[in-house]
Amino acid sequence: DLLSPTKKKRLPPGPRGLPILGHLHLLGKNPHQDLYHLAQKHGPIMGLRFGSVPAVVVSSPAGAELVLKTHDLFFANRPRIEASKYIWYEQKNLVFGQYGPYWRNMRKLCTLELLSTRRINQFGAMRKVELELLVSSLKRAAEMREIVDLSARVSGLIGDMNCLIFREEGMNQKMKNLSKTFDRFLEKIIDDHVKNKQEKKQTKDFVDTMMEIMESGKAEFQFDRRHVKAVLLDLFIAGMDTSTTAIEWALSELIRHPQLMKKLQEELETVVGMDQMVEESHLHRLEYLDFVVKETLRLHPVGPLLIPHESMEDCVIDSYHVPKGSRVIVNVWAIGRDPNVWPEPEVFKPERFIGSNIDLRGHDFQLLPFGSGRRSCPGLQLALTMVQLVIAQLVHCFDWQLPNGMQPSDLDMSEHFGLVVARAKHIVAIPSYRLHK
Ligand code: HEM
Repeated sequence: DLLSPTKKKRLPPGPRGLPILGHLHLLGKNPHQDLYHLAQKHGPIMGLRFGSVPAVVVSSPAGAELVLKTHDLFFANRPRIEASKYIWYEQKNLVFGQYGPYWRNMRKLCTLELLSTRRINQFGAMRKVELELLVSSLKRAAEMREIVDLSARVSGLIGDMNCLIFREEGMNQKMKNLSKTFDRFLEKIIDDHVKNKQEKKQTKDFVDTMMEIMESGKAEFQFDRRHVKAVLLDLFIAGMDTSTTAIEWALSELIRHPQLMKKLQEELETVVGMDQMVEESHLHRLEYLDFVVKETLRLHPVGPLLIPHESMEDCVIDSYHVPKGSRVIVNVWAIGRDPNVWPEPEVFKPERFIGSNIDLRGHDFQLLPFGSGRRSCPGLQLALTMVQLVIAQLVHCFDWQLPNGMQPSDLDMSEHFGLVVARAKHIVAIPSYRLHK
């Protein structure tokens, strides 16, 4: 028994660390890539130290299964984050919430009340209107042969779709930066909802639902404005850059591979036809689109290291001792490139999913863009709906040509590591309209 006090506990292997820094100095601008290279040398379950905090980095499907399924309960905590005390209302939120009854209740509430299929469908009509606006604007650009900043257009679109969910027009990017501004802004949203309560609205938005639960006492746990704000902030931030980034990566891969773009357009021609735009009801019949999204998230997982987990107990994984309070990092970027699971891992090939039942919902540990288990992404369904719909629409309605005689293979695919791993450079391209009307 490796945990018995008589025997020395065997920690996961890793590189030699420095006295105070531990291994922090080994991580540069792209930590997911640095950790991938380190794991190639030290193995798929690797021990590191970030300052004084022990960390374990998992880089194989089998390792991910141990952490996110077999011992899920031990690893379901999040590290305490100093800054979040101020920004995230003392971690009263979901994303960085400490594992326990409060987080469990809040997550259940979000899953059932805010992110359920019924709710997602309720907002279908609003997504449609927003997409129609974008398509008309791109159609005008196409007539003028204008060069379009596709990245900015997609980000604007997802922002607008999210704003509609919160029913707030005045939201802009800058607000994300300042917690004070954000607080005032969230207070204002709540005030507006309280003021407008009398109004009979057709669709209740997220805030209405949260306020209703708050007032009804249905939540069975302490629930006041701070909790409403923490969760709104979460869903807003979690839903914004993630979906935008996934769409951007998919479009870049399609532009870089014109023959795959053509294949997707052919599928859309068959299923949707050239006389109309894509509807959400078409999505389940678009099989190649599904492959394209999976392949995109295999090579470009938006959160390549998931969100850090923390071990709540001493634990043994694969015969290594992982002490309580360790930071646990699952490198899904590395797992998506594991040549033992994915032949020719660097090649973008949606066809690899033909006849395969590998899915991205957290049951198959070789493909984990949304994580798996207790802490996995509760917004998966909403995210996939938006991502599939926007990609399908932009590819169905337009051909995309790179400007200034640039060849598809010249498209820069560098990554920028931040809250999400996005493209370092915006995609700019010239649209031409394809539909018959
Ligand atoms: C393509 C889009 C998206 C991707 C790839 C994505 C991916 C992820 C990942 C990898 C995690 C962390 C899993 C872990 O730590 O084990 C996560 C957590 C989370 N996501 Fe998403 N997400 C996306 C969109 C969304 C959307 C649209 C929402 C909601 C509006 C959302 C809400 C959340 C929340 C609340 C958490 C924290 C869950 C918890 O800690 O219990 N995500 N997501």
